[in-house]
Amino acid sequence: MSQTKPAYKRILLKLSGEALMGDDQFGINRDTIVRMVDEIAEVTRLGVEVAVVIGGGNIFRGVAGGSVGMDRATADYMGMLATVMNALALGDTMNKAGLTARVMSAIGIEQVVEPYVRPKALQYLEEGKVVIFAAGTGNPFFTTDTAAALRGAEIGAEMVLKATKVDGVYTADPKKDPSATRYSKITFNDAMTQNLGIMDAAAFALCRDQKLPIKVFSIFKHGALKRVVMGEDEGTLVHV
Ligand SMILES: Nc1ncnc2c1ncn2[C@@H]1O[C@H](COP(=O)(O)OP(=O)(O)O)[C@@H](O)[C@H]1O
Ligand SMILES: O=c1ccn([C@@H]2O[C@H](COP(=O)(O)OP(=O)(O)O)[C@@H](O)[C@H]2O)c(=O)[nH]1
Repeated sequence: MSQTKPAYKRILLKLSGEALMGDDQFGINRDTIVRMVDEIAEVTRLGVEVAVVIGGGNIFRGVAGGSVGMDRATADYMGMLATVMNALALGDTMNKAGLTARVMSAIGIEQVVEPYVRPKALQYLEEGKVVIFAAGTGNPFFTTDTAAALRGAEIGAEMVLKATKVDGVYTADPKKDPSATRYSKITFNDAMTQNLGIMDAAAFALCRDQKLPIKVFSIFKHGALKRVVMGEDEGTLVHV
């Protein structure tokens, strides 16, 4: 019998930037963002405190800029600014859907969004507001997955939920190897030694050291977020 109470009090949800594109080639697909917000609203109604780290790959990816000759750190700052745009769009959609969202940025951009201040973020969460962390870690050469691990640890989240384009961690990249099979759970050390490309090593290492489990699941599967929050069998658990 499935339980009726959520399994977690506070979660850190990492939303892929690329998934915001929906079926479009780039940018933010309206129906996709509205649907994601509906699913987040559903779990907040269960009393779960939700913090979000949003990616930026739908708008800009630092490695892409770097690969065409742009200075990598400059390209990464552009990537961080892309996450700010996504965070503003997500926050606006949440506010229109009746949630109260607060966007906090890791890089100073005060006229646009408030800066990340940890005690303030904790206060918002306790008040039932959804906090959206923008600009990743604020540092080049990192990813928003690492930002999710970092903020998740900082706010005392019980789990990092990585909502992405695939429905879990596979033995190999399922987009390249159709014979790859999905793990229902895997340890951090196994994921790292097998170089599974679903998340970068910095994010895995931080979560491992902080004993912060990660759930990888599909952003496209309706109801998957709620199922994860309810502790049901969904996606892949990465654990110590
Ligand atoms: N072992 C693996 N299991 C699952 N996905 C993998 C694996 N290796 C690579 N991937 C790829 O990782 C992608 C998700 O990671 P990433 O591009 O960082 O997503 P996001 O846009 O959510 O940050 C998937 O689309 C998948 O193709
Ligand atoms: O702490 C961070 C987070 C992000 N980025 C840059 O922002 C881009 C977008 O983030 P990411 O690729 O993680 O987004 P997603 O894969 O979720 O769309 C990255 O490629 C980096 O260039 C960065 O430099 N530092």
